[in-house]
Amino acid sequence: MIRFDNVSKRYENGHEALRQLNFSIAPGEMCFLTGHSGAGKSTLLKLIMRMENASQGQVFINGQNLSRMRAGQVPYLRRNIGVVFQNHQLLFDRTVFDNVALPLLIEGAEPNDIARRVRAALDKVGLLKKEKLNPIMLSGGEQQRVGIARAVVNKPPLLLADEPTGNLDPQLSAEVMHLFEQFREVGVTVLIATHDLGLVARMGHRVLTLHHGELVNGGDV
Ligand SMILES: Nc1ncnc2c1ncn2[C@@H]1O[C@H](COP(=O)(O)OP(=O)(O)OP(=O)(O)O)[C@@H](O)[C@H]1O
Repeated sequence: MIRFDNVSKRYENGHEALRQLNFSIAPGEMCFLTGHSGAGKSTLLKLIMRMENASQGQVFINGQNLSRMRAGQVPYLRRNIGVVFQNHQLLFDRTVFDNVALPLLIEGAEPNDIARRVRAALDKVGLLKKEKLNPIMLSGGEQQRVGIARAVVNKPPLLLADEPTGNLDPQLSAEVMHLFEQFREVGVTVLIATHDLGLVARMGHRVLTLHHGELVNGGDV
């Protein structure tokens, strides 16, 4: 599903954020991405979404070489990738339902289809009864679950998360991780960037570790 072939990323200011990464993540695999602050985790996720381009090497997503992808194809790539952020980036002037519906509206889905799929996603994260509320009325853990429902509402085969449990207490973090596990069980590929090494150790999945832009664990040997 994801393959990095000798990928380096140098930003315009000359900073080399990633150095010669080689790894692959199989379809349906769940992996963690760890490393100190500034190690390059967010940069790696940005390359997968083609928010940044590799300076060297090739990134393949679902067999597609991102460096050969035309700009017009990028929105189609992103439809296949659900993204969960630490600060969940919800819109506080809309209901929970409308927040989750957003990717489907952008896709131009039919209203009946939207209602059905939004409710299915909210059901999965246990928030069906809160669809009419404004997210500001929800707890931090519930807001994060709304963010997850929005990320999976169009059933992307790939789910990326950047510090999804950063603001949550250990119990809520475990619940959020359990949700990711459930997506993996139905075949979704999941890559989670996190500082929470305790949580990572408990989950028992493969861990990719970055250190100053180099992959020091979990990559190809
Ligand atoms: N647009 C940019 N231009 C120049 N340098 C950048 C840019 N974005 C990130 N960097 C630098 O690249 C390095 C890696 O940053 P990145 O955000 O990928 O790290 P991270 O592991 O996600 O860190 P954190 O855990 O703190 O979010 C850092 O030194 C950062 O300052």
